[in-house]
Amino acid sequence: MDFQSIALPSELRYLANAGANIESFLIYPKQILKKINSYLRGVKLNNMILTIDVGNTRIKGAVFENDTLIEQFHTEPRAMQNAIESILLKYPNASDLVVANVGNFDKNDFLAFSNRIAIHFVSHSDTFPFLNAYATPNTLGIDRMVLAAGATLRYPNQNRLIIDAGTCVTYDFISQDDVYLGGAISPGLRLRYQSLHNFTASLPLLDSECPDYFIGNSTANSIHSGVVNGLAHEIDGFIEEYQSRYPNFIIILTGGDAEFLAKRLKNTIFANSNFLLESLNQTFQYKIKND
Ligand SMILES: Nc1ncnc2c1ncn2[C@@H]1O[C@H](COP(=O)(O)OP(=O)(O)O)[C@@H](O)[C@H]1O
Ligand SMILES: CC(C)(COP(=O)(O)O)[C@@H](O)C(=O)NCCC(=O)O
Ligand SMILES: [K+]
Repeated sequence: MDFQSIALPSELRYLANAGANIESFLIYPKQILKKINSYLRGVKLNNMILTIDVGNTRIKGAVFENDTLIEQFHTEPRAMQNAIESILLKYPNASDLVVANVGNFDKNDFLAFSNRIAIHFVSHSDTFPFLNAYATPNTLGIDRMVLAAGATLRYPNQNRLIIDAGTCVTYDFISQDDVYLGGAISPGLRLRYQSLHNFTASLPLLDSECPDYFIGNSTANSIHSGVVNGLAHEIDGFIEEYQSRYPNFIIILTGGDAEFLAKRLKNTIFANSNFLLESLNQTFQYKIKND
């Protein structure tokens, strides 16, 4: 049998063009099977992908049809299984569930769905599109790796800074030659409010509020100014510091507090709260094409 005589998907046609025949199967069986396997997995990707980001505060999820986000949700940890259950009922064709977990979740809570959908936990040993220069790569947060992968794939050939304002604020820098350099971790907005309350005798726990003043003239206003203006100054200062080292880079601002903070920053930065979920989808597609 000759490859020329059967209908080949375009991805495999190069084998036929290269004159591949049954002998090549015998000589290069592993390479060819790997190619077929990756093609079939690529076909499967046309189905729906469910992505889940387990942060330290909230669980966020989204359904993608190829590159298009068609539905998103968030849930408290204790309601997670119900949320997945209803998404699977709504999208029974979803083929893969991709999880990035930096929270306290047990894998078994996801594996309970493994008879309905293929489950993938993003891990340090996955294939990522950047070179990791972090001195402790095995302790680098999976969420930061996924953000870095998404930024590398979406914004090629440029320096990128990702600021994720979640439970913690993380700063991640990937150079234009696709080397992940690291960044910084600081307390997030809510964590700052909570710390002031938890570690003092008399400061109240306040809900976040955007101050239109700098000088706080009451306890509450002093806290709002310290937390919100303080975090905005931190972010502005970090951006300036990166600017003094790298002339050009793009900034991606994401996380639960991204929109709240964007209007307080000196630079005009558009918040994309879905960047981690979008990056999870892209990272998964990248992994299955490159494994
Ligand atoms: N319903 C909510 N519950 C908790 N935090 C919320 C909520 N809505 C917005 N936030 C803000 O989102 C931040 C957490 O962001 P998120 O990206 O979800 O964190 P993580 O990824 O670490 O779980 C908190 O600092 C808080 O100010
Ligand atoms: C820094 C983080 C706690 C941020 O978590 P998040 O705010 O997204 O819930 C997480 O990325 C993490 O656990 N990192 C491990 C340490 C490191 O990245 O070096
Ligand atoms: K974060």
